[in-house]
Amino acid sequence: MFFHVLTLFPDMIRDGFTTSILGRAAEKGILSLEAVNIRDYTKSRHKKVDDYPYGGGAGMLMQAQPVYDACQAVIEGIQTRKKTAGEEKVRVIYLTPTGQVFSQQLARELAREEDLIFLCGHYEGIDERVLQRIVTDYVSIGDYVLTGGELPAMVMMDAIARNVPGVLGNEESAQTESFDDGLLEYPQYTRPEIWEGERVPEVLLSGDHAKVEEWRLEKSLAKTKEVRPELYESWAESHQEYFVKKAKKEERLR
Ligand SMILES: CC(C)(C)c1cccc(C(=O)NCC2(NC(=O)c3cccc4nocc34)CCCCC2)c1
Repeated sequence: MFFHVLTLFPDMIRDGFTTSILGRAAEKGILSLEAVNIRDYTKSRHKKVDDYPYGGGAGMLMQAQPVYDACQAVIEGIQTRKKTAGEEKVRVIYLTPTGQVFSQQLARELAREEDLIFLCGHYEGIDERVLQRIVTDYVSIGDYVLTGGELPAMVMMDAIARNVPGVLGNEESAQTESFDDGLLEYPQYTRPEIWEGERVPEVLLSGDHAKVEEWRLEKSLAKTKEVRPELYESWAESHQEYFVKKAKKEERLR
């Protein structure tokens, strides 16, 4: 998987990449990252990449030309590497509050691509004309005001990379199946057995794996039902047998 990030702050992207699982995967040669400084592609003498918005309004906008040329340079690089002069349709993801909300499902879908280009906005955004010309996917990581698209790009790259085969060792990938079966995590405990007078739940010390599994699923279901009822409902729909079995078991215990 080749990540290409178009940004005014390439160091922010590079630092964020090397100090995470992405850094280790890069060493393994499974992932690679190039952070391209949009400012390197400006044609203005004063390295200008932004200008006042037509129609007035506070703040500045990123101009189309540097963004377009930086993106073209990346696409040419991809075509050279892949030795395809053909018009590769490379996915260009624009991080924006106006985008579809990012999800585990989208992370899994994007993990199947060989190349992904991320375009990070700054100031008040980017000239609409270049967005129309190059962007294939508009994606948001959630509803809050941010300074730029760089952190959202790093969030997305982390989540996508975890779905790229080989990036996670098998011990790490265990962490993801809980969300993959769509439920929130159960409460977890580690040594010491008693901390500030608080004990670990007995069942977890019993060594009875079936009971531990049952306890964990119950806790996950309770937490999910309380905090994310919509996730709970979709899980319940695809796990009818769980509720049938539970009802039978309670019947027997009555
Ligand atoms: C209603 C709402 C969401 C609060 C809102 C409404 C209006 C503007 C913003 C905002 O933050 N503008 C600044 C801006 N944000 C983002 O890029 C951004 C924000 C949030 C999630 C993201 N995911 O990807 C990119 C994201 C960075 C500078 C370039 C212009 C975009 C926010």
